[in-house]
Amino acid sequence: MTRLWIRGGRVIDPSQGLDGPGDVVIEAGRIVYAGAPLPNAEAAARVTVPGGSAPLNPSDEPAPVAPAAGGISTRRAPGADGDGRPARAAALAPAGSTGASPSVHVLDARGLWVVPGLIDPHVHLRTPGETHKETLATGGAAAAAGGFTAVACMPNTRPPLDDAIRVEWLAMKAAAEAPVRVHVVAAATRGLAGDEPAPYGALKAAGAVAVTDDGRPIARAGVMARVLEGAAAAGLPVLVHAEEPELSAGGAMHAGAVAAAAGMPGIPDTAETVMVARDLLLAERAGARLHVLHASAAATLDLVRWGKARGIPVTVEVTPHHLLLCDEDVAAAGFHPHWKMNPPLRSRRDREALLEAVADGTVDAIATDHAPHHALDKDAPFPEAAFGVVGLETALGLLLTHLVPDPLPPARLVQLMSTGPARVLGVPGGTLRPGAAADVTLIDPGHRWVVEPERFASLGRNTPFAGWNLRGRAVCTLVGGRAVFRLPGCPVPEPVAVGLETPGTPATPASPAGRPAGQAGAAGQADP
Ligand SMILES: NC(=O)N[C@@H](CC(=O)O)C(=O)O
Ligand SMILES: [Zn+2]
Repeated sequence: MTRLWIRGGRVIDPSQGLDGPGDVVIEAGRIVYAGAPLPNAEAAARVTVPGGSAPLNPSDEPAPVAPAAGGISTRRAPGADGDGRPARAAALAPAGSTGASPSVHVLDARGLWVVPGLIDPHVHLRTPGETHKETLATGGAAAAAGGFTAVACMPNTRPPLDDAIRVEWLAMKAAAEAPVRVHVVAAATRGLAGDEPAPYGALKAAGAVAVTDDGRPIARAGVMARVLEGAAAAGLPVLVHAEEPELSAGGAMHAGAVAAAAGMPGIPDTAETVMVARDLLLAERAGARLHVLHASAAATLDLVRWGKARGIPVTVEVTPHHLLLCDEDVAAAGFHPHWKMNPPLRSRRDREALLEAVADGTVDAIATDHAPHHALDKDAPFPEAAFGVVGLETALGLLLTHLVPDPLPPARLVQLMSTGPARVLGVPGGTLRPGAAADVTLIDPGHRWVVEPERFASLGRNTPFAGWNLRGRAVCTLVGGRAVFRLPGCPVPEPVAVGLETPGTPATPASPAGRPAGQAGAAGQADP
């Protein structure tokens, strides 16, 4: 039995109201302890899960890890690769020692935040059908590098994920190829055509966690009513891409003063808000769980507030780009297609309203809407270029730099990027509670770096944030206790085995500089 003792960090877990100096202990892929600092290795070895350790649920087992890419540190425990099977990332705490006496490996987290793994409820992994834009391995690696331990992927693939076989296939393929957990969101209507509800019972049985036609609106109210009723009966949330297609037709950016001055075709905020109003009322009648994707307009947040006050089970997400940019930035960038996405960057006033809603608790989750495109799809005049920007590798750094601590205290950010998304999707995670899978992100809030798209793990380079100077970044991402990302050159030390001392004697923690040479290989060699 080997335990990993993450020692001396700032433990922030909104699910338990934790925020302060503390330690986290992991064993066999699960959290054993998260709380006040432990005095020594003996304590870390002995601390137990209240009520006994829950048996490991196979569905909670970490996905196998793809080969190292773009700085992902893929490691093997000593002896773990002796059987000739393909390499998997070994647990940070090597599984080698199987003897009865416990061993404790220490990871020095001084100066770092230790938080439940980040969860992105809205990404496009382009699989199947557009793997020149992203694959499960590259999108998963981008997620891990951004501090995400789980993502929810959208069904606007080719073909779309509108039947059980495709959902099951993608879930299995993602478990084999992506280094993070991938929750599959299925289509709300057959072929994403907006006419015929998809078979929700079968989709849920195949593993879908929600349904959506994201990328396209469900234009007809009668169809939307049936979608909400069917999804409610199956116990699946409906994620809505709110866009009234006649109002948005032909538009390329927010219909406001900037678009008018430039002669750009506009997408009015009402294209979003009238559909949010419609869907709130339809969801109330159907008793369905409604989640509003990528909210961009001020009135959308007012409508969601109204819905929540009325008791409608509605949640809402916003993206980092809508929080940090507005239509004036599109003009300042010379109408570069990297500033084009759907819904569009709206007015300064809308942006301020989103920030207010994030700070006051109206917003439930932050989602990147990671939408990778090939350069060719963006290599066009603004009105013709594809909609979408990537976000997995920049979200955390952007928000830490620009929104923390004001208006977002660190715990609120973690709530919005981890605990909140888990609740929105109804999936495990977002917590460091003992017994939960050990999905943990270590964040260096002071790490300074520059956004360099050419170094992304994602195949997508379409970001408006290239060249931005940021402060704060994920330095290590653990999925089920296994390191799936470690920032190259970051000061997170290798976990080091410490001897268990006699009670009362302080154990010697690992330190970046003072790691005993003989234990440098404790976590195995990096894969070639
Ligand atoms: N957001 C976008 O601009 N594009 C998304 C679709 C979507 O999320 O609506 C895409 O799939 O490219
Ligand atoms: Zn969308």
